[in-house]
Amino acid sequence: MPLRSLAKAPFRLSRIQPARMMSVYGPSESGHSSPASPTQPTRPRKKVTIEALRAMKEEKTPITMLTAYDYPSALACSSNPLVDITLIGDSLAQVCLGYKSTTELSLSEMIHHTRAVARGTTHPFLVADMPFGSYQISGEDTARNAVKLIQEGRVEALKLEGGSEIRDTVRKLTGMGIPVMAHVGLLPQRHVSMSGYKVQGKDVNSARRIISDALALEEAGAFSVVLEAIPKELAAYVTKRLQIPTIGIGAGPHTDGQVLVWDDMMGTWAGHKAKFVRRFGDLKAERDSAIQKYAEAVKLRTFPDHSESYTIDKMTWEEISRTVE
Ligand SMILES: Nc1nc(=O)c2c([nH]1)NC[C@@H]1CN(c3ccc(C(=O)N[C@@H](CCC(=O)O)C(=O)O)cc3)CN21
Ligand SMILES: CC(C)C(=O)C(=O)O
Ligand SMILES: [Mg+2]
Repeated sequence: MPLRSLAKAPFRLSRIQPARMMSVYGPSESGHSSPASPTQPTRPRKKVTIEALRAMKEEKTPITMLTAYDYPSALACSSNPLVDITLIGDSLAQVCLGYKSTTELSLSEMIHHTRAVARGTTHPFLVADMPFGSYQISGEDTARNAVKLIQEGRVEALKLEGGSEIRDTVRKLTGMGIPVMAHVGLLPQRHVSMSGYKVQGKDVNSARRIISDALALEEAGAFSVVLEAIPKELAAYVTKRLQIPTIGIGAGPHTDGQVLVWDDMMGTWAGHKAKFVRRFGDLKAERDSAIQKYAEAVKLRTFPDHSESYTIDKMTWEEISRTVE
């Protein structure tokens, strides 16, 4: 499809950002198909690759990343061609498993969930967090755990929290052919040593540290970097300095992409709502009202009704009743 006719197509999104959205559906590296409408895909999208993500940065097409923790949420991410990356975040610990911190999540728990997400994933690039403790002990242990996540967990890439202190770890994994997504700024796995979940990079030293960390991780071979909870000016600068795509969460609008936690985005998470969270849905209200209606219907015996029940013909039932008497 020539670009000119795409420009004329009545895309709703194209009115918001013509130059950017046009390239999304163009015959580009990013591999998007050409649906009749961005919200009503007609063709499944091509598998997203690292090369496609790099091209999206180049073309200034925002990268959409969303977390998933199980088969249905993975299917939902995959059913939308505008979702580029599915992340099995270790936020799994809090939003799915009820732990207080991501540090409580084990590697085997993570693998149990990544397998389910992998079964539901089609076009999105599939990334998993390496759980706390699975990449700190030694190079050998890290390599073994990484291979396990790839082979058993069936993910394509791994995300690791940390700055230049983990550059050798990142180099080791990328040297093995395992793609690594870095994660700098607020590091939830270190919330205790950082005295809480606090915005990072607000003073000169902290901002400089984040810039040098991001550069070191790019140098070590990371294919992308998550910037969490940092001032938007700093995120814009890091995005400009790096050749690899930046994905922001609480890092303002100038990163190459955005990520949110599934439950925060859906409005199902009743816990703390960080400043950077936008609830795009109110599924908690919807879900709670469905539970209320179901429970009421059971108590009032209005559920199940005739159409929801199985019947047997009268003659047969009389015969059965006679034989059991
Ligand atoms: N539901 C959920 N959403 C997340 O984004 C998320 C998780 N869970 N669990 C793992 C980590 C933890 N994260 C968090 C948790 C809390 C804040 C938070 O309370 N931030 C404060 C900033 C306070 C300040 O420094 O001024 C905020 O109010 O935004 C941020 C990120 C991000 N990840
Ligand atoms: C919020 C994203 C970046 C994450 O690391 C997670 O969900 O665990
Ligand atoms: Mg995480």
